[in-house]
Amino acid sequence: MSLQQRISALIRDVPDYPQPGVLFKDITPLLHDAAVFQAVISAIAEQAGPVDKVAGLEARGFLLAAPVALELGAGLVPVRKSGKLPSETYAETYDLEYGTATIEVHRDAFEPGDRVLIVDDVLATGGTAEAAASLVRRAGAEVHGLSVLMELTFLNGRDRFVDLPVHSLVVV
Ligand SMILES: O=P(O)(O)OC[C@H]1O[C@H](OP(=O)(O)OP(=O)(O)O)[C@H](O)[C@@H]1O
Ligand SMILES: Nc1ncnc2[nH]cnc12
Repeated sequence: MSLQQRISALIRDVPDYPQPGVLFKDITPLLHDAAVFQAVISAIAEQAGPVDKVAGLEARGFLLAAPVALELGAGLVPVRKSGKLPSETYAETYDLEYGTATIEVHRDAFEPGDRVLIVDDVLATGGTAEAAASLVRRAGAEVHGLSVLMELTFLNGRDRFVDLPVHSLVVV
């Protein structure tokens, strides 16, 4: 079985969560499987170019971004939901498949010109990743790529990133 098939078999569809009409892609079964979890981290790290920092998007993105950062020998920058970071931040508000949200990054999270890989679990509308890319740039760093475990192609999130390499391990 290919890695893509093993990943797809471990993503659970939950209808009408968190609201009616949304088919939620639950990655927890994949996280329970040590071999597939490790293979996912290695595959994301292999696709990345040389980067200085990995930006992980709260909350599910943290689960992938931290091990990817360690595998790449890069630093980890948590991009958090509003009100969770203690020091001075930049903030961006965006629309989600199921509502709106605000994310923040510490103003001093990056060195000038740091090359940054953004990592998340799901690319849906792309609103979250686009907001994160804006935060990285406002904080003085360069976005070198976006890597996700899974891309929901029917929501066309990839279209927001014309000049940026976007990698996904599985597409739905
Ligand atoms: O491409 P988009 O339409 O922006 O959607 C993708 C985002 O939605 C989910 O996060 P969510 O805000 O549900 O947060 P969570 O990780 O804390 O569950 C997912 O983890 C991505 O970050
Ligand atoms: N359908 C979905 N399943 C899981 N995470 C998501 N983030 C945005 N849309 C999602």
